[in-house]
Amino acid sequence: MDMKRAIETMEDIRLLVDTFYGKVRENPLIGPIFDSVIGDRWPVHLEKMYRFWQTVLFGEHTYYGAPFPPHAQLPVDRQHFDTWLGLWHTTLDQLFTGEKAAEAKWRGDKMAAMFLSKINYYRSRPSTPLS
Ligand code: HEM
Repeated sequence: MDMKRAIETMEDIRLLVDTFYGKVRENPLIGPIFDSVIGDRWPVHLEKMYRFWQTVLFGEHTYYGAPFPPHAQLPVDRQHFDTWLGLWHTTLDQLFTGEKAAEAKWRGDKMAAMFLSKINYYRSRPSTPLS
């Protein structure tokens, strides 16, 4: 039986986020980077990410933050973002179908490209203040 369904409820968002970060933490390339920054604050990070994706996918504005700054100084480059995106797409394909699932992939792609270009920009100009 096909268990895939549309992303419709907060329960779906929590399943998506929990499954994704489960894969992230097991990944040898990016797992240790997340763990070294987040340490024992995983429950807080996951709660924040539920609100982030609720805001993006459902237009319910429960996330009030600045997504980029925590990434500015991370030791990451294209291969880390490619790994992140691979796990994001795999998780979505494993669990969900439909328009919101497609939108989640598209938003992940766009945010990863934007983060990578900002990281590279600041690396090339180390004295430029963050904005
Ligand atoms: C290799 C790629 C990535 C790494 C290693 C990474 C790592 C992290 C870490 C360690 C934090 C937590 C910072 C903290 O709480 O102290 C964080 C927060 C966050 N990440 Fe990422 N991330 C990556 C890619 C992405 C992408 C592509 C997105 C967008 C879809 C994203 C969205 C966010 C958001 C929204 C937060 C919360 C920011 C806030 O504090 O308000 N991340 N990330």
